[in-house]
Amino acid sequence: MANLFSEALHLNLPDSDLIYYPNFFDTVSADSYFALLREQTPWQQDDITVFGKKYAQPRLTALYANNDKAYSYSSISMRPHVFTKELLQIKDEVDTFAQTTFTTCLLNLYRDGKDSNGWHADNEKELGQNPIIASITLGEERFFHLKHRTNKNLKHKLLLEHGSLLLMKGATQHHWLHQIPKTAKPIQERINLTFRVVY
Ligand SMILES: O=C(O)CCC(=O)C(=O)O
Ligand SMILES: [Fe+2]
Repeated sequence: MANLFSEALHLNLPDSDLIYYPNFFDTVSADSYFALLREQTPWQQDDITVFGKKYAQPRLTALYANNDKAYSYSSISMRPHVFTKELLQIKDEVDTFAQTTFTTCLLNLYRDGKDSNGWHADNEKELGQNPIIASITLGEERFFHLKHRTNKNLKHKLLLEHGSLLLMKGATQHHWLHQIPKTAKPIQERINLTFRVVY
């Protein structure tokens, strides 16, 4: 664990608390979690409504939790599955590392470069005032964009690598939006896990 902390990259952006750990999982564990989650997850594609028009969300998702609380974002409300053995194993490692007892994990599958996640903040009421969110990347690496809500000069791009963990804490969600943009490059699938506490 010691070298995990020494490799930590503190983003040092104003009004935020963002820490990136490139090697949370070694390549062998990250490879095997990717294969397993790709296979076992009941991926779904929901419709989102934007300005009254319905679109298929540009990625697949699945929600897991240790309670039966629904989680709603955009125009979508998801009911959780019960955690699998492997997701609980990952949750235990993330819980210990982040010193938090996460209740919920939202999985995203980006099938290729056309799949994406638009500008948003994870600021739903049920996440509480200053949510801690632990975000794991498995598979293809993708850029994570950040932009400050009011100071248009403040933006940042971070490459999220296979086996990495990004922690978002403190006031980050109040002041910053994030997205996973599309890319024209021919790329492989990426699985993202975001652990959250849903109250
Ligand atoms: O895929 C990612 O890294 C980000 C996912 C995300 O922002 C979300 O699910 O709220
Ligand atoms: Fe998010």
